Amino acid sequence: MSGLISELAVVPGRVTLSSGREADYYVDLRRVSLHREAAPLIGRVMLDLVADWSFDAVGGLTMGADPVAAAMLHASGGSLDAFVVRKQGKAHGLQRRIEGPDVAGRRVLAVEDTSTTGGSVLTAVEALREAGAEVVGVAVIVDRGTGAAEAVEAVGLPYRWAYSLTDLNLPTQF
Ligand SMILES: O=P(O)(O)OC[C@H]1O[C@H](OP(=O)(O)OP(=O)(O)O)[C@H](O)[C@@H]1O
Ligand SMILES: O=C(O)c1cc(=O)[nH]c(=O)[nH]1
Repeated sequence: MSGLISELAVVPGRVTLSSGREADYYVDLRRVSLHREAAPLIGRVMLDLVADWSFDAVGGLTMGADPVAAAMLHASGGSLDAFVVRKQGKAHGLQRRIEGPDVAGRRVLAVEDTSTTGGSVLTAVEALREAGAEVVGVAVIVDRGTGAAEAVEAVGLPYRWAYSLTDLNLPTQF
């Protein structure tokens, strides 16, 4: 799996990140999470990562989290639902911020493809809590080691990642 991430997702070059920070490379995990061979592996790796946590639905802030959640749903053999947290609520239709089976009163896992500051996944956590879900923790495929762990732990949640930058032989930054 780490080989596939290095091969498919690491894009060298100066880039502005979601938080406005700058970095010398991007880890475009959508190229992995939407890949025919890699996506099923992601489902299994992420389920293994949180095998000791109890939850029955998984998802996060659209769109990086969406294929991760779908991969886990498919790998779970029928034990997990998935959901999508919109970046903004929708003004028409049913006006739902969180799409999918209702999460109110359920134990849920918040996921992300890559975390830098943790801001995106924490937006999802906040929306989930507002919707009445109990978030049991946060899990990401790649953690950039730049504050997400501390930010997630500061809201009282455990945080796990499948791969660090060191696991991918990438230089750590800022
Ligand atoms: O930890 P953070 O500082 O929040 O950064 C990580 C976020 O940035 C990327 O998404 P992006 O904001 O580019 O949006 P997208 O998922 O809609 O492509 C990535 O998929 C994470 O969601
Ligand atoms: O912080 C980000 O925006 C970010 C970093 C990264 O390596 N990959 C990604 O998809 N987003």
